[in-house]
Amino acid sequence: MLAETLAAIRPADPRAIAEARAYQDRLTKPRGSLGALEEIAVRLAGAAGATPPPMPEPAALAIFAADHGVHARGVTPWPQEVTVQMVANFLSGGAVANAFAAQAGVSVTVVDVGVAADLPDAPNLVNRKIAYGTADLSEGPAMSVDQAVRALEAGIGVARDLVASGARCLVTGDMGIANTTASAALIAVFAGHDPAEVTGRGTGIDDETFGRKVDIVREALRTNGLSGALTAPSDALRVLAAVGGFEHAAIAGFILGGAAARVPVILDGVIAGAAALVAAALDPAAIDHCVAGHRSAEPGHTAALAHLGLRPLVDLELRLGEGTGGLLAYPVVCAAVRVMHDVATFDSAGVSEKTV
Ligand SMILES: Cc1cc2ncn([C@H]3O[C@H](COP(=O)(O)O)[C@@H](O)[C@H]3O)c2cc1C
Ligand SMILES: O=C(O)c1cccnc1
Repeated sequence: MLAETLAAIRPADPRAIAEARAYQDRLTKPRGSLGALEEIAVRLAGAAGATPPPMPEPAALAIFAADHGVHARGVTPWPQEVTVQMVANFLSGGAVANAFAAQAGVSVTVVDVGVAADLPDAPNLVNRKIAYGTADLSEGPAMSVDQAVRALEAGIGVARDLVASGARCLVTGDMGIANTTASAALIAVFAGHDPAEVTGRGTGIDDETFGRKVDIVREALRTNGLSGALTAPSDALRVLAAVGGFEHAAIAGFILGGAAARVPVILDGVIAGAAALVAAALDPAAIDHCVAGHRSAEPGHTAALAHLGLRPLVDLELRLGEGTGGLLAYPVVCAAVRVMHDVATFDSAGVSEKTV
């Protein structure tokens, strides 16, 4: 399923991009006056291979939830059971992601890919549990390569199912106490940074915990033999398995699944950024189908976006995850595309063009 998905991914269509750029310039507005929105619409035209690109409606948020063995090292002030408790909160509609999804008219699906507890059946909860949390990445691989592939395929499957039920835009979400540690490790390796540059304070940690977190990320890279440069795409799976989380793997798969279906994927924060680096290492063309919803306060996110060449739409110092930054960006993405559907051209509206 992974190989089949990778084979189906097409890079952005240069002809559609050129047509979309030319069309933007014929609309009744000064050239370039919609700033970054013009680039978003052009980007989605390239991804869809059509000008104008289809309206990205309706949208579906998938929140991938999992636990992390590295939690035992004291990298976060929160107890591990907050992951399962927040899953219950998403399902009953009480989290920030639910509020933002309701505001934006986006559906919410929660996917258990590795929560360290059993969850009762519920509508909107998809059980794709790979294991009861990862192993501690500072002691050895967080998961086996086989588990990494299964988690990737869980994400691909969720993307496929959401598209089959009508979604025309996917938004990434995550829940997993301690997952900013795994994110920092993935970003350090894939974007080639020192752990101190890309490790952040996650949910909010003091200086002592922060120092320990950086040391643990460093230890994880050393223990897993990831301090050298990456060479082959096959390294991507090994790195993912060594220092990733099940939600990172599943989000990477979700991105690949969206890209294969030519449905745009709005990325959330640092966890999505780390997962997008995995997807890019497997197939760089997958990123042509992504939009960076926002820039999180985590330093690693800025590094990941720079490496991916993505410009974030919203920058409001959010550091929550769950999909919240992606959800805030969704109406902006819709507005950017709607311009190409609704706005008149100088010709059709009889508006004079500039004279000098
Ligand atoms: C109540 C609560 C709700 C959250 N929603 C998302 N996160 C976010 O914070 C966690 C990562 O931060 P760290 O690596 O510092 O543990 C993840 O679960 C992420 O989704 C939350 C965290 C908490 C505590
Ligand atoms: O950037 C994020 O998505 C983020 C930051 C801190 C904690 N959880 C998520």
